[in-house]
Amino acid sequence: MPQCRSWKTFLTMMHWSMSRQSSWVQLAGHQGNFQVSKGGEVLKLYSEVEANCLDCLMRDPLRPFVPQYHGLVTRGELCYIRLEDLLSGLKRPVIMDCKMGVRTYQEDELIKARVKAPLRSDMYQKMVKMDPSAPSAEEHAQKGVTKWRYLQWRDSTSSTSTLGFRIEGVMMEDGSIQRDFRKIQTLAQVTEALLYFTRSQLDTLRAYHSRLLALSDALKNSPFFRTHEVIGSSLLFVHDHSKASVWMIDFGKTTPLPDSRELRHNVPWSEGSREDGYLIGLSSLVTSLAQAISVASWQQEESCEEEQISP
Ligand SMILES: O=P(O)(O)O[C@H]1[C@H](O)[C@@H](OP(=O)(O)O)[C@H](OP(=O)(O)O)[C@@H](OP(=O)(O)O)[C@H]1O
Ligand SMILES: Nc1ncnc2c1ncn2[C@@H]1O[C@H](COP(=O)(O)OP(=O)(O)O)[C@@H](O)[C@H]1O
Repeated sequence: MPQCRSWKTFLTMMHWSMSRQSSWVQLAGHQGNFQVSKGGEVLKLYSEVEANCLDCLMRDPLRPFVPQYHGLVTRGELCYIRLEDLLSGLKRPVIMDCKMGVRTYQEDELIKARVKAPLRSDMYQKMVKMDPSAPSAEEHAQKGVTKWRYLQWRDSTSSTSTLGFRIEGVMMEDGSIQRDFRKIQTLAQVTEALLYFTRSQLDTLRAYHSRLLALSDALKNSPFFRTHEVIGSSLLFVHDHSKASVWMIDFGKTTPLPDSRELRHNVPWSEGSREDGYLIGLSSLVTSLAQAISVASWQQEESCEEEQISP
């Protein structure tokens, strides 16, 4: 194993593509330094947790839903995970990152917060920027919050706690990136966002819907899914004018359960249960896509009728 530095500190993705000479697009996660080169792959800074997951996933029924994993590579002093570039070959791709699950913090984070977690001034600042009234008087005085407090607050002010997922960001075909979906809380708002993201194109909405149903079947048959707590992982929605697909990405906080324990993934979390609510999020997304399909069909019929009426 090549020597690797901490992925949390240096998370970096280097991206290169022969077909697209565009710059790297990273919708969510840790911003780092990127490098464009040849190959049609994404290099993500090594994490042992993530590499172990990808290793298992390449031998699991979930393999068709995960970017192909090509092992490790060293660049200078750093070690990287080699992943299939999910945007390769797409023309003016449209992308959406949905972070899955009813919580985005690991149980350890809560335990640390109770004992003596360091106060994070950066997280306090992010909190104040989004809502100056969110920190308590004590948090304002110390100008810091624990990581658990921040993550839990983000979960409760977005659709994570209630719908089991949240939209982290969207990139449209003109390359514009929007991250203002983070405060969305209701299914109706998600449906509206899906219609915007797909420009109400029925083919795209239907392709996403059937891909998610196929994913749901694969998850039922997946030994990996049964035996892992999936935290902070995303579904990456990607489409262009001709195709649409959804992929599972980011396994940096996905951990195996001890002692042959298994999770249900479709029940609310209680402390110690390690349940992640991944399937609650998937089911919300499927419902919302079905609603978006109904609205888009109705919109299409309306515009046909208008065309017939107008002289
Ligand atoms: O998205 P915002 O609100 O900016 O908050 C981020 C995300 O929750 C990151 O999770 P993810 O990697 O799942 O996107 C998390 O990284 P971790 O993976 O380290 O928990 C960051 O923690 P820090 O890296 O400690 O800042 C936290 O600051
Ligand atoms: N295999 C991939 N192909 C194309 N884009 C990717 C791929 N993996 C990640 N990305 C992009 O990078 C972003 C962050 O990825 P992620 O793995 O969640 O990073 P982090 O661990 O920092 O949260 C995603 O939202 C997506 O835009």
